[in-house]
Parts: sequence; structure tokens; C-alpha cells
Amino acid sequence: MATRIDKLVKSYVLKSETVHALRGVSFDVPEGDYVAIMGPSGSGKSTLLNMLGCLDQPTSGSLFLGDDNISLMTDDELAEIRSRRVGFVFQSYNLIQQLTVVENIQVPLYYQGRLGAKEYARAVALAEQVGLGDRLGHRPNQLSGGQQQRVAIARSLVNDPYFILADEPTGNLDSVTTDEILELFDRLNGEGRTIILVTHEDDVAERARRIVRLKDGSLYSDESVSEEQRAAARLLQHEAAIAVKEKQGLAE
Ligand SMILES: Nc1ncnc2c1ncn2[C@@H]1O[C@H](COP(=O)(O)OP(=O)(O)OP(=O)(O)O)[C@@H](O)[C@H]1O
Repeated sequence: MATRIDKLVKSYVLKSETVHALRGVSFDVPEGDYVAIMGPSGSGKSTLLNMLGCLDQPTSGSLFLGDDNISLMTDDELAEIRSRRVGFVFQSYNLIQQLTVVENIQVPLYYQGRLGAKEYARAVALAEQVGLGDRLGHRPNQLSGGQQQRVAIARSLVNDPYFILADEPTGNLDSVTTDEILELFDRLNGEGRTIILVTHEDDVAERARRIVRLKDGSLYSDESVSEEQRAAARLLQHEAAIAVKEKQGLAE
């Protein structure tokens, strides 16, 4: 299911002025793509992400998630599609501290009243998929930052979303953990998952298949990242992570 962003405009009308956060942005995200959205502060990245995440609607233009035209939906329809078809990953993980790993992964299903044995098994399978099969009963404060982010990634997948929408997912992580999370994204994308992430970091963006840059609310560039570039970025991050591990005496 492709995502189509067509002449998307978002304006905020304030008392004294109108802020044009997005000024007619168009691009498609085919199923299975891995897109990094970049741009200076104030360029419209969060505004675009909010619309992709069905948290807000455009002033004009259209946004299709598969066959669903977000721009024509009521608030209730938007909330419904958000809870069923969007997987969010945030910089600060946004886990519920009182819940275990497997319970956190099930949270989006809870909101839909779906919490049977089948859903539990699915949450366990996802925990295993992100390498946390031996941490099912742990709570967030018993996990490292990288492990918490992996719980958040598993949670984002529990609904079988159109895409994983990640806002600075490695912003809080050191180079070793960043490497691990980006490896996980590579693997999930290799399995066919669509990933859209916002980042300020070039070396994170270069792990994606494509970089979309915004500037002053407009699309500034949209370029694919060559496999050579991706492999080079991967190698650099991997080496940086190994160097840190060696320094800490943690290398395998
Ligand atoms: N709710 C709002 N009301 C008024 N103006 C807003 C609102 N949200 C965003 N803006 C404005 O829209 C523009 C784009 O903001 P946005 O947050 O999308 O940028 P960004 O690229 O995500 O920036 P950053 O990297 O700093 O998070 C900015 O000028 C911002 O001040």
C-alpha cells in the first residue's frame, strides 16, 4: 500500500499572522521504501509527520495511505485509522513504566479492545523479533535505552501498520545502540516494512533508501541513496560502535 502526498499545504492561522508550515509538498512513498526526512529547524518536518501519523489534517492537498484519503476524514475516522494502521516510534520511547515489555507491545491493541491469547502470542513473537524474547516480564526501567527503543519498535508493529513512523528514533542513543537500532530497521525494511523517519543526522539518513529534504515548508530535494553509500554509512557506524565497545572492554 503506497502513501501518496499530493500538493500538501498546512497553514496555521494565528491572531496576527498566518504561518505556512507546508507550502504544497508532493512525493510518494511506495510500499517497502525507507525514507529519511531531513531539513532545518522550522522547515515543516514535524508538521508533515503529524499528518502522516493521522494526528492532524492538511489545509489543502491530499494524503492517501493506501486507499484511505486522510484529508477527507472526520476526526473519529482519523483516530480509528491512527490506532489501527500507524506505528509510531519516538525519540523518548514513550513506554508505560508500570507495564512489562510484552504489555507495552500490546498497548495499541488494548485501545481497540483486542487482548486475547492470539494478541498476547503476537506481542511475544514481536518481542522475539526485536531480540527481547528473554525480557518479556521486564519493566522499562530495567532495560537499557536501546532495549526500550526496541520495545517501542515492536509496539509500532503490533497493528500491522502502513509504515513505521519514527521521529528522531536514535536521538537519545549512543553510537553502539544507534547502530543496533539502525540494523533492526535495515532488517525490518528487508522484510518488507515501510519506514519513514525524521532525523537531523546525515549518517542516520544515509542508512535509508531515500532522503527527502524540506526547506521553508517546500520540498527541497528528493534523492535516492545508492547501495554503495548505504553500505559505507553502515560500515562507518559499525566501526564506530566497535571502537566504543573496545574502549569499554565490551567487544565480543
Ligand atoms: N501549532 C502550530 N501553530 C502555529 N505555528 C506552528 C504550529 N506548529 C508548527 N508551527 C510552525 O510551522 C513551521 C514548521 O514547524 P515544524 O515543527 O513542522 O518544523 P520542524 O522542521 O519539525 O522543526 P524542528 O526540527 O525544530 O522540530 C514553523 O515555523 C513553526 O513555528
